[in-house]
Amino acid sequence: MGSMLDTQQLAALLRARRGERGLRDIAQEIGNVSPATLSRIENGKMLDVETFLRVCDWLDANPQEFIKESPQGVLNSQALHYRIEGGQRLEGSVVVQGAKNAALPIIAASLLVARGQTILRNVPLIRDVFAAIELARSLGAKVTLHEEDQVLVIDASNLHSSELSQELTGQFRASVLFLAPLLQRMEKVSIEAVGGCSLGKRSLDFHYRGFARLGAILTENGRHLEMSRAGNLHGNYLYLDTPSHTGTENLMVAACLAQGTTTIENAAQEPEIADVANFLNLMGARISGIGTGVLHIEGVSELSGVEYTIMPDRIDAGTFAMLAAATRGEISLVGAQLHHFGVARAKLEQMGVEFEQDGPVIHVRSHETLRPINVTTWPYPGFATDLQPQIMALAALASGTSYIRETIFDKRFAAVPELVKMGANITLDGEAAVVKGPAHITGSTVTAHDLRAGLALVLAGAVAEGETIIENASMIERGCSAVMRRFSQLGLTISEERGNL
Ligand SMILES: CC(=O)N[C@H]1[C@@H](OP(=O)(O)OP(=O)(O)OC[C@H]2O[C@@H](n3ccc(=O)[nH]c3=O)[C@H](O)[C@@H]2O)O[C@H](CO)[C@@H](O)[C@@H]1O
Ligand SMILES: C=C(OP(=O)(O)O)C(=O)O
Repeated sequence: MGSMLDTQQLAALLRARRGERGLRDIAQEIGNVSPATLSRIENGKMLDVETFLRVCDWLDANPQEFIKESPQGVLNSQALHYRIEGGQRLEGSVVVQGAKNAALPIIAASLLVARGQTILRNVPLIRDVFAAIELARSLGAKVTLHEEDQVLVIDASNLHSSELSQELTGQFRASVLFLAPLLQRMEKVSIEAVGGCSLGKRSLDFHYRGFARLGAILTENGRHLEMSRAGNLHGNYLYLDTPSHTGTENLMVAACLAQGTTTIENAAQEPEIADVANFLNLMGARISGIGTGVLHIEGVSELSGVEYTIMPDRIDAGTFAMLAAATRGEISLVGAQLHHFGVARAKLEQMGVEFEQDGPVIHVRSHETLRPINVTTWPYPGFATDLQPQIMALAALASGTSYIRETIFDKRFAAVPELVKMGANITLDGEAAVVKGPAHITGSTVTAHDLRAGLALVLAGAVAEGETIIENASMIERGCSAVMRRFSQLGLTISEERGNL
């Protein structure tokens, strides 16, 4: 991609903006990028798309500014946009997809199996899963995706590489979850930067500190990190300063084949972590305390291949529930689990949204005027940060002032300027957004800066007067499957286009 970008202009802007500050400080500020990568960019070399977009974001620059030739196809992931004609009441039923944040760790953990195959059902067809499949294949696993059946078959008997390709890890956050299985299977693993949504600082220190306490040897060489083990890993007491989602998963997976018992204190309690733990136990692991903040893992010597169905995606379900509320519609969520909603259900009910459980189907409707809301994102069972941009779009339609505080990520308000462009009245005050409604939302051309911000724009587009164009829509497809089919079957007029507008 480097040759099609004006890398000199990008390098100059980066140099000017950092002034006298060291690359290490700038890398910290940007997050998910190493000082060595920044040095390469400053020398006119370009890297993966995610890093490029992250640096542009930090520079407050539009990525299109750096494109020398026709942008068509240059930033493959940028060239997709959605067109939405707003104003319809959405109704009907939608099948909730398999959970992104359970599928990805489970795909990674399947590489622990040295003999036999793993069959995964209800695998969401999203870009992050496709990247995970490519990453597993690049390491030697045989992976077959039966798309129509949403079934993945993984045979990891013959892994041949312990190097995680930067090109692939740069595409998704959950690539970091390949560290634990590779360390166990190959005795060493190396990684550079990991990708994922750009939400501010996304540290990995709990992961690495935990691996070291299990006996891993870590060597850092610029942007390149290598972990190895001499003999078995050993169980230990691990404490997470804050309940990191992937941090808990990585250490839990590593501990399954360690010698002795590991305790993870202040473990994350998201339902996806329980899903991963149940998968591991089915393979022969011994994990207890599942669903609580203290996990005990008794190491075993081998795990075997199993067949497993990925849990439904509570963020997907929550987003469709909010879509019903926004359009005063009625949507049946097929396969959703109400107890996974956590505080999100209570908050939506406060706004005037009704839920009715009918076995494994949840009916969501809203007839009344929406009431304003106070939301603070918090680790599970608190309000999920991955639903924050969507509820902000909904709050813009409520009658009164809502307060939305983001406490998990330091930069997760990328939806705000885009929603404001569409007529929402939102002001930022530190880590809180003050949303005054009801706003008259009008169609506009907006950008999906990250996955959930993109979904908030779909929601706003559905109620907007006129046409909304969402650029950079492939961000949405990182985590949301069958967008065209699932939204249009509810009555939303939505289409996708690739290439220049
Ligand atoms: C693939 C996946 O499952 N992604 C989810 C996961 O991301 P992810 O696992 O990256 O999120 P974490 O829970 O680890 O991060 C939450 C916060 O903890 C901080 N932190 C984390 C690890 C660490 O070693 N040190 C540290 O300081 C981060 O900078 C961040 O501010 O949980 C997030 C919070 O629920 C969700 O938004 C993401 O959808
Ligand atoms: C932040 C998210 O994903 P990731 O951690 O994969 O970037 C998300 O799913 O909203």
